[in-house]
Amino acid sequence: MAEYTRLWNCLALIRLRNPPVNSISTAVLHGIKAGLQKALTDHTVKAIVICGADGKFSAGVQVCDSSVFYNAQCSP
Ligand SMILES: CCCCCCC/C=C/C(=O)SCCNC(=O)CCNC(=O)[C@H](O)C(C)(C)COP(=O)(O)OP(=O)(O)OC[C@H]1O[C@@H](n2cnc3c(N)ncnc32)[C@H](O)[C@@H]1OP(=O)(O)O
Repeated sequence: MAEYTRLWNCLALIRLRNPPVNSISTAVLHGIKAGLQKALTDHTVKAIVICGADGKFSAGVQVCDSSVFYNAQCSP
């Protein structure tokens, strides 16, 4: 999952949440894409911050989820 929040001062936040290490699964990838689309359609947003939940950024791609590679390559 990735949660979108509109912050103050023209900032948008996308927080990766996939315990225990916020790895990037297909669902997280879709959440990032949805968050980016929201931010890009809000013309008051000037910067996008991407962080991880619970004090961790991300362990990178989720091992054993090979569909992440397919989705990353095939999604416009
Ligand atoms: C966005 C488009 C993507 C396109 C692909 C682009 C190419 C991308 C490549 C990459 O992302 S390469 C990087 C892949 N990631 C890694 O190699 C990280 C491997 N993990 C670690 O080095 C360590 O686990 C850690 C993140 C430094 C954390 O270490 P720590 O000692 O704190 O905890 P651990 O006991 O090692 O792990 C806890 C728990 O988390 C699971 N886990 C760790 N990494 C992943 C992961 N990448 N995917 C899924 N799960 C992961 C680990 O198995 C442990 O689980 P349990 O054993 O507790 O069930």
